[in-house]
Amino acid sequence: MSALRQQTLSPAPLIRLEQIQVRIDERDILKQVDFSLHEKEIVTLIGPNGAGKSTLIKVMLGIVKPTAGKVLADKKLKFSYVPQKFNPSHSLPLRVKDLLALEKCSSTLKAEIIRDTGIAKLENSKVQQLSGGERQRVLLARALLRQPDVLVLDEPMQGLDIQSEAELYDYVRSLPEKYGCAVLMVSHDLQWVMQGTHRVVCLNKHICCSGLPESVQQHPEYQAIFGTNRVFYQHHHDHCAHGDHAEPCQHDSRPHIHPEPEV
Ligand SMILES: Nc1ncnc2c1ncn2[C@@H]1O[C@H](COP(=O)(O)OP(=O)(O)OP(=O)(O)O)[C@@H](O)[C@H]1O
Repeated sequence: MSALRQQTLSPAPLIRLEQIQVRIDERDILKQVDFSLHEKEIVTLIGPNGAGKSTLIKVMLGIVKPTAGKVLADKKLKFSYVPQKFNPSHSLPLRVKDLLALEKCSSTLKAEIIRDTGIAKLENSKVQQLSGGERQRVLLARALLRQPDVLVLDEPMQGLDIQSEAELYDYVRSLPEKYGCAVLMVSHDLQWVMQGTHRVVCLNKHICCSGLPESVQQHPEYQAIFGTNRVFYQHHHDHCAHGDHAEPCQHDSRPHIHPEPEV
């Protein structure tokens, strides 16, 4: 059993959602949803398009007010949120370093996060001109500079190439131990779920099933949505790529993301 599975949960959850209902225009978006997240836990929220995953996250963050139900959390709980869409206005020129400067933290921590997310060479770039993958790295770095108790990532792998995606998965997996945060991720990538997650929650307006990844994939509601033949991801990452070839990574054994190769 992997170290991820052996994690023992702290007794009281950091946040608890009870019997959440969201109804918009006479339509149930979420109904009777109970959800909790514990310290240093990595939970992945899966479900088909329109299942209410982003809405559930927004309820947790206080962005959407539920029609019924309760959100129970310490008022001092600090969240960082990397949304699915981030389209800053072109009329507001903003460099990456300006965006990062909005979060106050020690210069040592800042340097570490900038190095580990591989964005050092982007600091003078305009946020509006970043590629999809670069933008995701910058947004993750910014989220971590806030030093959150709960890091919420809504489909964070969009725009990343395969190598960067694997590196980002390794990095996200290391975050609870490294920075003490819990991670809630929305993902359509069933491959990530097996290796990266302590717990999976399958949502389709209501919670269809939740638990360890291998038990969730046996659940009839899960199989009705995703089928029975989906093979989960088995990633064994012991190399890193600089440019177009993979080499053993000897310069730093800690999980980190490499910058895009210089053109
Ligand atoms: N403000 C809103 N007004 C009306 N309908 C909304 C609103 N927000 C969300 N919805 C609807 O609620 C449903 C759930 O949306 P949500 O974005 O939470 O789903 P999701 O599971 O994150 O989907 P996806 O995987 O496609 O990102 C969708 O049908 C969406 O159109």
